[in-house]
Amino acid sequence: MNSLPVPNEYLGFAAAAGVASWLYLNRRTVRGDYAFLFYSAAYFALYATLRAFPLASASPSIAAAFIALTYFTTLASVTVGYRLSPWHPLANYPGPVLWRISSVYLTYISFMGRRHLILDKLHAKYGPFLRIGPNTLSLNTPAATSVYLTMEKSDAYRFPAHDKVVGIFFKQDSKEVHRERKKLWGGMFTPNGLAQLTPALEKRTWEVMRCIERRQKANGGYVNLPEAFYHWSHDFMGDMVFSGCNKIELMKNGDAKELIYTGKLATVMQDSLGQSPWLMDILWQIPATKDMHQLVRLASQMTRTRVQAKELPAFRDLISYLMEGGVSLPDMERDAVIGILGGSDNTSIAMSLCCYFLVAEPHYYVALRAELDAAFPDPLGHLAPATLATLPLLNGAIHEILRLGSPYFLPRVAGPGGAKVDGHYIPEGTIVALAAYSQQISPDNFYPEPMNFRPERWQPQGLGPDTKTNKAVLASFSFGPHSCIGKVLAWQELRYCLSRVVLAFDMEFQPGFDVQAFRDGILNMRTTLLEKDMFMKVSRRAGVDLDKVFATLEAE
Ligand code: HEM
Repeated sequence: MNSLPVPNEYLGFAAAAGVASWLYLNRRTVRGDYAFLFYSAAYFALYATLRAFPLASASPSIAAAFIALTYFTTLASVTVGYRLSPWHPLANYPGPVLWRISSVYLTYISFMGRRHLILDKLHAKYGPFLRIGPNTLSLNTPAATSVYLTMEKSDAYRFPAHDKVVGIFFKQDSKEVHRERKKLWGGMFTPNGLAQLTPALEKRTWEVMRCIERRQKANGGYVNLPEAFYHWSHDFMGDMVFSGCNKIELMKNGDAKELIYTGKLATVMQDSLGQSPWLMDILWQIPATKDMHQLVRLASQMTRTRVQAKELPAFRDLISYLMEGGVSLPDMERDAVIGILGGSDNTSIAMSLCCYFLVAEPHYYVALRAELDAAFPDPLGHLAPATLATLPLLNGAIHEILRLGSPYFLPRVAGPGGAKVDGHYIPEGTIVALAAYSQQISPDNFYPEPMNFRPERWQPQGLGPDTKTNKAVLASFSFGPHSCIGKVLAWQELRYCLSRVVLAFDMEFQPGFDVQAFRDGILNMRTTLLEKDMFMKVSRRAGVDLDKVFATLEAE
């Protein structure tokens, strides 16, 4: 006798449909928003049918709920069973059970900002090849850097609108499209292109020094340094993209439109929900996430103004390279967002972390200033990029910041025929990522004191005879066809800005600043989020007359 409110044959049919759906969906990519609409429509159709042809044993709503529950329970059970079964292609790779069942767990961990620390612990427990999703591996071995040379980006990089607009950073349907776009961007990073950007970088750097002093004065003697550097890098990237049409003036006007927040939010969403792209598809449609579009709207406006401008730009900006390449307006708008966001976030955080580590271990600050003084006797004089590039402590400090401050998780997908890493077969369609943080703090690669800021390790004599500095695993700018195109500019910005600041200012933390708590509060979701502020007191170094420089700026 059936004690359920719905006849067995209905439930049997629902269970069979669940199994059939699994057969169809397994290893297929479906758009989450479409699936959501499909299932909603199917549910209402079922309900309507049950209203038209009611069952004697249950109301239409109870019967529809039972049938849907049976369908979804079957689909979920078969999916979980398969993912944990020895027949799954990744069955031989170890990893915690929850992570293997659903990508939602990795999404959740990513969203919490300490994914790199958690993965590091899991690698210590399970070994270098770790299954962290139904179809995802984290690889903690130097050989895994090779996946970036051969594999394409995973679906985590699809722009959630699923439109035909091409943006350099996002996953494209063809490699050719990406290559062409990158070639256009490349013009900006040739020696001539970079030389054209240098005056704007220098101007923005003087401005950030003035901004730091002003904000400090207005704020009772202390300034939140990371905020000033966020504003510096956004203003400069606005120049780089739009030249004279740039309206981003965060150092001057503050950030009332919350460009930093919304830009970071968009990156966090992409980094965490990207691990479950179907979920991203659904959430992208929810009005609450429209906050993330703030920067997109502003960049679109400025792109249009810039494209329509009658006068030639003061220097060759990104839009001029894209216009010359015949790029469409929607594509330019998307690239503009990538330029501002991609070019400002990492650079500004690297600047903040440079100051943090140098002030936390002030003997490095003193040594760096001595190195700079020897190279540039006038602390306010011209800083030749070629000379900056040769200074060992300056470059060692930046290398250390990149090593300790870029724990990125950059997923790629194994192409046809799969791949081999360290003799391990990675089946086609598997998502893989280098455990960049683990590699960058591993004593096998960086020794001694791998967790500490030690710029000397990048110099030829290192930290003594046992020094290990495995430069090949530093993944801060990634590798291969999708590696950072702005690497040379980023280095130039960091060398220049750090040198200016150290040559002109003495710095100290606000009393009570907890050095360790600040470090413990550094989160990463591709963008870095700081749980704690970093208020500093900045004083002009004796004999440094910045007023003259600032007066010139004012006059311009
Ligand atoms: C310290 C500073 C920087 C760091 C650590 C950094 C890091 C990275 C990384 C890791 C990637 C690869 C992302 C991935 O595969 O998911 C990337 C891509 C990219 N970066 Fe940077 N970046 C920095 C500065 C810049 C600057 C100044 C620009 C200037 C415009 C820039 C523009 C880009 C672009 C356009 C891409 C996409 C390249 C492509 O898809 O082929 N980055 N960056």
